[in-house]
Amino acid sequence: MRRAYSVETVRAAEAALMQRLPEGALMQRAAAGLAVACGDLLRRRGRVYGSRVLLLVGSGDNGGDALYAGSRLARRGAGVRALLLAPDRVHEGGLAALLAAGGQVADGPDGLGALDLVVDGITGIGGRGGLREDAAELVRTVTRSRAPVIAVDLPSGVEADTGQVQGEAVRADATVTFGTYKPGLLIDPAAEHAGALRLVDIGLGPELPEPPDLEALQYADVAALLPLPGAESDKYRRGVVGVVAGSERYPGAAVLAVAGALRGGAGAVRYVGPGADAVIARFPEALVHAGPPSEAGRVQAWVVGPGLGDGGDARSAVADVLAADVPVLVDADGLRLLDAGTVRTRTAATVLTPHAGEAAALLGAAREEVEAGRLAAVRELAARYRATVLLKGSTTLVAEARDTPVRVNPTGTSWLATAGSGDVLSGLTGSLLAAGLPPRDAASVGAYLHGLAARHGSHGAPVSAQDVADGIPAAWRDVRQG
Ligand SMILES: NC(=O)C1=CN([C@@H]2O[C@H](COP(=O)(O)OP(=O)(O)OC[C@H]3O[C@@H](n4cnc5c(N)ncnc54)[C@H](O)[C@@H]3O)[C@@H](O)[C@H]2O)[C@@H](O)CC1
Ligand SMILES: [K+]
Repeated sequence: MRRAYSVETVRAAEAALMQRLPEGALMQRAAAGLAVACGDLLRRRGRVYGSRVLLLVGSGDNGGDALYAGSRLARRGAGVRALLLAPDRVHEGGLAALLAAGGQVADGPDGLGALDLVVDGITGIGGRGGLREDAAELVRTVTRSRAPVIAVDLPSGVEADTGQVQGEAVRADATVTFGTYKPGLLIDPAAEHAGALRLVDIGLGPELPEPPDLEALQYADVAALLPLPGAESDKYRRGVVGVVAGSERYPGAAVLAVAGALRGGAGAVRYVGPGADAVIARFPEALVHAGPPSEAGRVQAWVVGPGLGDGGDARSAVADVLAADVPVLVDADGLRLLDAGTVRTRTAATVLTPHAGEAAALLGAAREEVEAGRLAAVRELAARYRATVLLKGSTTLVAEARDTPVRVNPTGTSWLATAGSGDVLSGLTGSLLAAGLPPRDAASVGAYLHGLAARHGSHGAPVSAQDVADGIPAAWRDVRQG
């Protein structure tokens, strides 16, 4: 599990740790880890000795880290120059160490094309708002040069706590972060700027509280959560997932939601709605029912909403399903038809799976507002609806009404932004609910497998929603084999 903490918590933990250490010790630990990462990158491109390194040095401790790491590289024979954004407010100890090791102060960002490495030490967790113009201009120049970049702690210009990016921000090949991940390293658009992540242990662990603010599942976490059938399992014990989806206007949604549900680990899929013929034609193993959901027979979790339209039948189907005392996942059209009061007072779990536009409608906010603050939006939705909320996006977020860590999905790919892919995710996640996973686990494992499945179906090319559904078994195998 990758665990992330807000800046406030990181600062408090650092302060507690620093009290027990000699002055400057933490920065030395950080710089040592950073220098190792820089050395690794330089060796992959050639060697450290004789390499050309430019440090971008801001006026805070992030710049200090860069300077001390630069001094270590200079002692190994690298040609290290430091570009000081505010020469009168530079970390003095760091600069002295660099100069003593043979490093130099650079006059400007010239010769960028010939560099082996740029170390971004402009701002770290102390960065506020969009980068100032001088820093932004420098970042634009560096980005244009295509020189390899390692960001110190965070790519400068991204917001550590939210993952937002206002204006210009460093695009790093790798980010070396200290003590713990920060939310912005895991949430897009900032995460996209961070490149490969490397966590340097500076001894902060024991000072960090439980639980973290944010967490990202990794292979092993997902493997441990997958519902696997035991010897005594039968289809009912493995769970029956009911799918209420599709309409005359959108018949395909029924097929895609069922396709996802069949691969999610439930023992059986029961389809309810007007698309039964199309479902059976494609999936003879599905059970179908024509009447209202409440009369469909045994179901351990419901999925309602994909392609449902907004007719009277759709509205009553949503109400019918929400009245059942089993977990319910509501997606797409279902989100427009649900009664908020009913959702809030349910005792069984409710999972809502909006994209940004649907989330905005549920919150009565503008779509841009949700997009500009995805973490806040998903938390607010979960609290308001007393539900588990999965907010779709390139880094999908899952929040609960209880104050548990928000989960961020690391497997997403832009190819998933394709018609019908959400229907597959709904079916898959509903199936995991029926198989007995708690709602937060079902939603985050569903998103994880869905992202991996898209990669399997895609191999770098565009995917259709059907390809995603067909890629789910390979995603399971991947996870189980580590
Ligand atoms: N606190 C600690 O115990 C440790 C901190 N470390 C490093 O220290 C960093 C935090 O240091 P600081 O608190 O000094 O803060 P930073 O160095 O991250 O940034 C603050 C500096 O950046 C400037 N700045 C702020 N916003 C800006 C903007 N929008 N555009 C341009 N410049 C801006 C400010 O004038 C300030 O001087 C961490 O990210 C990490 O790299 C590490 O050395 C490990 C130990
Ligand atoms: K930085």
